Amino acid sequence: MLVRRCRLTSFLSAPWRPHRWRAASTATAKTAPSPQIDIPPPQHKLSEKDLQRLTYQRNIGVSAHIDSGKTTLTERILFYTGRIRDIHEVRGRDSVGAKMDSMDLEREKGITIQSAATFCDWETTNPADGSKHKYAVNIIDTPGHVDFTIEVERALRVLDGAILVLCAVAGVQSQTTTVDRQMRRYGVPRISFINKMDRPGANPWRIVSQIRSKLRIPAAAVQVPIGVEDGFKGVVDLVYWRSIYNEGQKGIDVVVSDEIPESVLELAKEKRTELIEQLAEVDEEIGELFLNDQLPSNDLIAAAIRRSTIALKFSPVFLGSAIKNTAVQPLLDGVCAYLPNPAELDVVAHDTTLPVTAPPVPLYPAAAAPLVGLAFKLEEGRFGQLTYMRVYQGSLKKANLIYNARTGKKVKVPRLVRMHSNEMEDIESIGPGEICAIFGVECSSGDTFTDGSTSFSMTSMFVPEPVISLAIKANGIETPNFSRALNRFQKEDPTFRVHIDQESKETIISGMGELHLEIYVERMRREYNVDCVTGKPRVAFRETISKRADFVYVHKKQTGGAGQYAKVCGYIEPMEMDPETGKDVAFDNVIMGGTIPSNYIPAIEKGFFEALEKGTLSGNPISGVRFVLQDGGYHIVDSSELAFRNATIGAFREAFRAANAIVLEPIMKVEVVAPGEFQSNVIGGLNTRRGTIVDSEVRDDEFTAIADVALNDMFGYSNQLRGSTQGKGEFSMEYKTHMPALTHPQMELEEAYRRTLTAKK
Ligand SMILES: Nc1nc2c(ncn2[C@@H]2O[C@H](COP(=O)(O)OP(=O)(O)OP(=O)(O)O)[C@@H](O)[C@H]2O)c(=O)[nH]1
Repeated sequence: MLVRRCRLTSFLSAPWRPHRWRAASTATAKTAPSPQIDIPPPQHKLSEKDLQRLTYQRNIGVSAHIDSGKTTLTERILFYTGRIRDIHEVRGRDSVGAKMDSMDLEREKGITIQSAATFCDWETTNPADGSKHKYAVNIIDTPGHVDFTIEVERALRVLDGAILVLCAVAGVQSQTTTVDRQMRRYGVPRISFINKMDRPGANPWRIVSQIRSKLRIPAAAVQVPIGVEDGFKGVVDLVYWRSIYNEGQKGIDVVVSDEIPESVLELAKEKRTELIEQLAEVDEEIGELFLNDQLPSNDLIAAAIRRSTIALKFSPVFLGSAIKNTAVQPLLDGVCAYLPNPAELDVVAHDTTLPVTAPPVPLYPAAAAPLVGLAFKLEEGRFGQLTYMRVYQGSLKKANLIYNARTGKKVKVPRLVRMHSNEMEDIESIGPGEICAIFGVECSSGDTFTDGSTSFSMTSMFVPEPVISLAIKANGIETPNFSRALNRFQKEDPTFRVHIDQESKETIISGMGELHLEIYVERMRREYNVDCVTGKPRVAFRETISKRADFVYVHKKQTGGAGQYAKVCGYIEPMEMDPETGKDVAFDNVIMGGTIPSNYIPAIEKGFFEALEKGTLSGNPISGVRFVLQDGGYHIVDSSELAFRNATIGAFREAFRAANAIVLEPIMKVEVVAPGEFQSNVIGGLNTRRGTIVDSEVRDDEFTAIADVALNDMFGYSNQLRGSTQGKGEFSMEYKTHMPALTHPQMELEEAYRRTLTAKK
């Protein structure tokens, strides 16, 4: 047997090709072609030096359903790339915990709460010619639990590629489809990694077909496992037709052999043919060879995988076991070989000096171009606010002056660092295509920074609405730390909201789930020394309208002194959510001819947004409404901003009733996994909670049921599931949509709201 000991391969070293610009008006800068937009020719060509650097640069995310092994995998990646000296397990016996789970809470609970960024270098050897290349890889490990979905959202917004981790037994799970949707939203090419190949019942072929059928993306394995379950010891590389094993302590030595073990030879041949067939469907070059009955060369196969992965038409599937230190290095080679470098992505910004309808401006990752960077995450650190930034164009240097495109404010960059989980490394400057963090710069998540020579702005990310809320107060006397903590969390996490209920005067926190809020309450105790008492979690109901209603409203008050006069005319109508921004309320002013002086328009807009805060049916916030202001009237003496604001609130409330207002409730996608013998108990339990079963799957001795259930009907479900499955069932749920509440619950809510109003009087 011919054995070479080496670090593995880059199959292709990513040559930069001229762009075929794909324009997008928003955050999905890298997605579908839009032929009608005419993008101006490049103004900043990339220099040889830019190309050289970018070719060997990767920015990737690791995302998956909860507990698939993202953190365990990232720990191996850091170890093999020499970034950390030893491997520590998530909830490991050495009680150190994985590098990327740096918060105490993460280590205790064994879950990732915040995404963590790090970087490493990876040297690959091209199997075609033996040449070696060193790649710089920025990695963001994201949480799997749906309650922390914003962390995934913002990471994917700024990453160029991703590893989608799947469990070799559980396969595509509910959060896998959520992550898949997020990857599509931001046009992120992905390679799939089927982890936990050592588990009993591991079946990669079932998972590959689930990727095709459930995630609806053409996919094929680029490897075949050598040995199964406990005997899993390596993979056959189907592209370069060789076997790859891990040996030595913690799998540090990669052993490559030209010999394919007899036991998997037939399977490997079959799967290589399947890989070529799948590629023929999505890649013209392979398709043509396939039609002519010609076999593509190894290099052609590798090039086709790269092309179609970057074009979002294909996902190559890798196999391995992170915990058993098997086949992680070939995955890293796959990242370098098949995921794009920053120069291969089409990223655009808007020039804010031009009308919104103007075509977007392409950005170039040229070091000499004017700076454009996006602040995608804020964190309060020991040294003040830490802002994570992706530099898309130009360079960012310490002590530089940068401009916030939203506020127009100029700030100096006092300190520039590269993050390695919770540690940081000071740097003097950072080039385009890189991820870094800056200290002491006041901004909000999603702000664009420039060097002041352009007015470019990048669109921000999708922020889902909270589904659950609870009242919170300090246990004992409230110290300033109470609001300090809430302010900080709110600033860092756009899915965490805080408001004061005007009637009860209680502080209400809202978020994506019970765990989400629980973690913040716990962090208040640990990080701010504020012990809190919380009320019962409440579902975040909403109100909306179901038809258009016109309004003509006059607000008139004459009580001695100056009076109040304002007239507003227009209509409100139902509005669908914009899938890119998540916005579903809008204020449109279409007044012609100055029937209302323009200085009163902001007060009208303010009145509309104020009216949205509390619906008249149940006191919940209103969504899904467009307010169109068509006409109105004013009085030279008696009109004021206050009068117009009050007129708008009055007009809106009147129109709201006429527009068939209804209450909406959050519907969750619930996934239950339990041993097969409990199937009928589980289905029965979901039925009693008015759940609609949308999918179910039975495999070996386990089954999965997926159901849509109103969140309001899910309280206490974990106890019920435990009871009905002898503690062997598990469930996860994520927000799916808001739907009109059934008549009975709606009447109950309205009645309860009426009672609170009467009690107040
Ligand atoms: N059998 C087996 N277990 C694994 C493997 N990789 C990870 N695990 C285990 O799976 C559990 C979850 O691993 P994590 O790395 O925390 O998973 P995660 O996806 O980062 O979890 P969240 O961030 O909380 O979603 C841990 O108990 C790991 O030890 C693997 O390859 N095989």
